[in-house]
Amino acid sequence: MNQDTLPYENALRIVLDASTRLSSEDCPTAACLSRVLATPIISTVDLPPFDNSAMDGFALRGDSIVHAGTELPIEGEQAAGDGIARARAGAWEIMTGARVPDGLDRVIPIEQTERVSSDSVRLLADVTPGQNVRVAGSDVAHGEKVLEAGTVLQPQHLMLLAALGVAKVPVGVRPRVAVICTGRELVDNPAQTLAPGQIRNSNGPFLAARLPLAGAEVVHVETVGDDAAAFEAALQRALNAGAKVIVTSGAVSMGHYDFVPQALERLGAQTLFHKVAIRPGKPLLFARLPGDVLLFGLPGNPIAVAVGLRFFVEPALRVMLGLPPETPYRVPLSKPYSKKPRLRFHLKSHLHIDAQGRLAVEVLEGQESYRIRPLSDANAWAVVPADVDALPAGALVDVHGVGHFEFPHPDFPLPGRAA
Ligand SMILES: Nc1nc2c(c(=O)[nH]1)N[C@H]1C(S)=C(S)[C@@H](COP(=O)(O)OP(=O)(O)OC[C@H]3O[C@@H](n4cnc5c(N)ncnc54)[C@H](O)[C@@H]3O)O[C@H]1N2
Ligand code: MOO
Repeated sequence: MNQDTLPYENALRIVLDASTRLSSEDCPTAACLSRVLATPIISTVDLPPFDNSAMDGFALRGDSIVHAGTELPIEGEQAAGDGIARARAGAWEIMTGARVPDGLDRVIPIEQTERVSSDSVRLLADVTPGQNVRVAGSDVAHGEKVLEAGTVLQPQHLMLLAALGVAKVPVGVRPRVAVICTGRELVDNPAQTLAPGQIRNSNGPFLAARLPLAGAEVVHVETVGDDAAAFEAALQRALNAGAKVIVTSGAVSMGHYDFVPQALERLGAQTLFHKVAIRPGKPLLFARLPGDVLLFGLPGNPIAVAVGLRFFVEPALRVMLGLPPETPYRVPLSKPYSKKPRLRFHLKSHLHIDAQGRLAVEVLEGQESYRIRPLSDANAWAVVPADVDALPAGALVDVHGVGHFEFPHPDFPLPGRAA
């Protein structure tokens, strides 16, 4: 290995150490989908808020079992939304979700009753205490912790917060990120005919789409030619837009037009590393600009961009969002796999259920870093460490989701339960 090519683990350490957790802000609950909860949520109410019926039927009371054949006078009717009612000794006709009248403690479904007259009912089954009553606080008790800090808020969490009447929640501020693609061969406008030697910019749309899914706010996107002055001006526009992280694509390798390292030097940036022992993405560069802005110089090949984003930028975003490092799944390979030693490989892969119903991962054909078609077939990244060269079918490998918030994504144990 080249002296100045860092092992992935060392490079990642440098990235994590340079990243700092951002502050939190209040977000209206209805608008907090996919945001990261900054503090735990403790319920200040009971859920359900009152004892209510699980069935359409009759509410009644008794010291123990009330037996089939019992006849009771009907005292009133209680529908969902009705307020406090006080029962005497009889039965109340009740609807699902209605507050159980005070003094009653059980509900018999309508189909287990027989109307004897307009104001009395006969039970056709025994009714036990508490039967078909949804007790106040049985779902969530007042004072109970319902969500952990670090929860990535999903619709089911919004359902819970809405039911609890939580109007706003503290969430981590989203890291502000700018994207700058470099290359005079790039064409952004899909309506423009390509001249010989030109290609369409696919890294820009990929980064602009993936970063918000990773918890970032994209504040600036720009494409520049192979021109150091234009690149420096673009960096300035990114900084003016408030970027705290800048992701660039291209111009970090050995070619005549690979000007990013020199441009950064001129801007007074501190290059923290350049070149990592990985494939793809080896010429990756990481620098800190004045003002503590982090710059990830991703090599231009599209899969090097995808790997740089997934395995360097996303871990930094996790620190900024207050999330712990990810734990990959360990999944058996469906076929043997061999690679060059000394480089850590990040492989476009397909996680699936095999014929025996077990989880398995297949390394896809077409791993070259210019090949984007297999990335669109992939639903996971498999990672094979630097010191490994050949793995038989069935060997366990680390598997990561396509994004850090996506399957197989890390999750927290439920409050009060072990991991
Ligand atoms: N002599 C050497 N040449 C190369 C080396 C090396 O070590 N020695 N490393 C190779 C590796 S690995 C990579 S990755 C690339 C990285 O090069 P750059 O970061 O300088 O990127 P470019 O040369 O600008 O572009 C590489 C490739 O990707 C295409 N590209 C660039 N931007 C986009 C975009 N926005 N959308 C789609 N495609 C893009 C570009 O046209 C090139 O084909 O260097 C190798 N060379
Ligand atoms: O890292 Mo460059 O990764 O292939 O193609």
